[in-house]
Amino acid sequence: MFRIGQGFDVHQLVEGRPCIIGGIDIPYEYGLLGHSDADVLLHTIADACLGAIGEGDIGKHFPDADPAFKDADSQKLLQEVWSLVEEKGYKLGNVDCTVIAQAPKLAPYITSIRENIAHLLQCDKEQINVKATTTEKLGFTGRKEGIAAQVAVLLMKK
Ligand SMILES: Nc1ccn([C@@H]2O[C@H](COP(=O)(O)O)[C@@H](O)[C@H]2O)c(=O)n1
Ligand SMILES: C[C@@]1(CO)OP(=O)(O)OP(=O)(O)OC[C@H]1O
Repeated sequence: MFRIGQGFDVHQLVEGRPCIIGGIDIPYEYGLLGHSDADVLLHTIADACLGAIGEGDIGKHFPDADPAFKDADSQKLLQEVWSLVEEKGYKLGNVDCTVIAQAPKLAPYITSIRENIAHLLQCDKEQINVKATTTEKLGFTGRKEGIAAQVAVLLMKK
């Protein structure tokens, strides 16, 4: 049996925060704001996985009012979500990600991000695809006020 999931998340860009995307600390003058480390891409992958197994969303599992998740490493959160997927008897088909950012330029980091996601989901990197796009300077992403991500995931019964 196949299960499909999709995710969408946004985090604001501010001064004085790291810009962590897909678990990789990207050099940039602004960083992502959140209760956790605000890794917009890993949050979106987690949401897509939770959607695929009918387990709600990341906020249900890791509430943003819980001090336990202050500055949390989203890599650990995604690994917990992935354990839940496996406990429910599913394995990964593929994950397709789009990061929507006017800046920073992500192309130099895409391979590292892809490999890191494959490590976190314990799969081959061929099962992971990561894309980046600007919005041609339009909207909040185009004004560099924030970064968004969209993810689709396909799971299969083991
Ligand atoms: N933050 C970004 C955004 C885009 N890229 C790369 O540039 C290509 C062209 O982007 P457009 O928005 O003009 O279509 C895109 O396909 C990515 O390869 C990037 O590296 N980082
Ligand atoms: C993982 C959490 C934990 O606070 O991270 P946040 O940085 O608050 O990010 P958001 O994507 O707004 O919601 C998910 C939260 O559950």
